Formats: sequence, C-alpha cells, structure tokens
Amino acid sequence: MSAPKAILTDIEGTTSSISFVKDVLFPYARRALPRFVEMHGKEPAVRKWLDTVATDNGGMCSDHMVVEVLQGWIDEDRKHTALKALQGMVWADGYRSADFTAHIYPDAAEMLQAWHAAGLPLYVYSSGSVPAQRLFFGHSDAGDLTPLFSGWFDTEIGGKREAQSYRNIVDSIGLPAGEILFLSDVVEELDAAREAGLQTALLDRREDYPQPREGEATHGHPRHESFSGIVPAAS
Ligand SMILES: CSCCC(=O)C(=O)COP(=O)(O)O
Ligand SMILES: [Mg+2]
Repeated sequence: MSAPKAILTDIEGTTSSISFVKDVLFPYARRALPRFVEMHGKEPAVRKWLDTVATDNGGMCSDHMVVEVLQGWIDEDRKHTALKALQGMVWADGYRSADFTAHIYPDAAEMLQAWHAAGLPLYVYSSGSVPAQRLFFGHSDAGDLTPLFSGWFDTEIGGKREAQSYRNIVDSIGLPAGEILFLSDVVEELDAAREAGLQTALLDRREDYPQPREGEATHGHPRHESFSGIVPAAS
C-alpha cells in the first residue's frame, strides 16, 4: 500500500465501541423520542424527517405511530437516513446536559491526533448524521476532536455498502481515489470502497468482534486490531 494522502473513517466499531452506541446512545434516543416529537414535531427541520418516515410506511398519519416505527427501527439498528437525523437531534440534549460522553478507543484518539499533526487530512463517513458525528467527536472521552477533521459524510451522500457513495466522497475530497484510505469494521463497506478505488483497512477490534475475522472473512482487506500501525504518523 502506498502512503495515503487522506484518511476516511467510520465511527461505530472503528474509532468507537459498538456497545457504546447500542447500550448508551440507542436506548437514550428510544426513551427521549416521544417527548422530543411532542415538543419539536412542528419545527420544519423535524417535520421533514417525520414525514419521510410516514411516507416510507405507506403514509400513516399520527406522530404516535411514527414514533413507534422509529423505536422499532432503533431496535433493529436500521441505518435509515431519517432515523439517523432525528437521533442526532435527540442526542444533542444528552451531550449538552453531560448525560454521557462519546466513547473513543484511546489508540484511535492518539492516532487521529498524530495523523492530523503530520498534515494528513481526516474525514468521517458514518451512518450517523453529520450533526450527530460532530456531537460525537465534540463530546468524546478524549475531549473535543472536531478540529481534527476536514470533512464529514453521512448517508445523504449514499449508502455505505454502495461504491457510488465512495465515488461521490472522492469527488468531494478532491484527491485520487487510490490516495484515500477508508477504515471500517464492516467488510461490505470496505468492498464498496475498494470497488471505487480507495485503499482499505479492516478494524477487527476484540471488544466488538470477539471472534477474529481471518482468512476469507477479511475479503482480502488488511486487518488491524487497533489504529496503531495502520499508517505511521510520519509517512
Ligand atoms: C455518530 S452517530 C452514532 C452512531 C450511529 O448511529 C451509527 O449508526 C454508526 O454507524 P457507523 O456507520 O459509524 O458504523
Ligand atoms: Mg461501523
């Protein structure tokens, strides 16, 4: 692999633990959604996404039903753009009132800081909405990491398992695809990025994936158990 000129990273399972998202963020959103929709459901920025959910479910009308659908999607870990946008708005309260900080693996915080200091531009691509990503890194266990990042991408640019999404991101970053390294814990996302010409690295963290993914299970993507050693900070 030639030294990348930019790094694009996933969040859940890559920079941060899956259990924080599943055991802290999702239950918080599930609990807070009914009151959030009651209080803010008429605001255009919220209404837009509630109506999207209603339309995608055959045009149901009551907000109560929409909330139940959203809670079902949280339980199923659906990566629906409307759910992710609404979750981001709900989590804002949790971060602001310091109910929690966002988990980040110490090795990820250390290497993101080192890469940034070495002049390597860093980007995020997550199913979490861009506002949710900014909140996440703005209130991380390692403090406010948002200044490290040059850009943010969510599923409004396309699904994470579709090669076209990575082509769109490459166009937006403005570097050749082969000079961008994508980090993720999901091989199907890495397959799509590789199809678009990006370099790839599989994060296979023991805490998230107790059974190591080896051999065919890596789909040929270089495998790492932490951020240390993926790219030397000085390269
Ligand atoms: C940054 S928002 C919290 C994470 C989240 O909701 C999510 O769906 C993360 O998915 P990822 O694409 O980062 O694996
Ligand atoms: Mg992930």
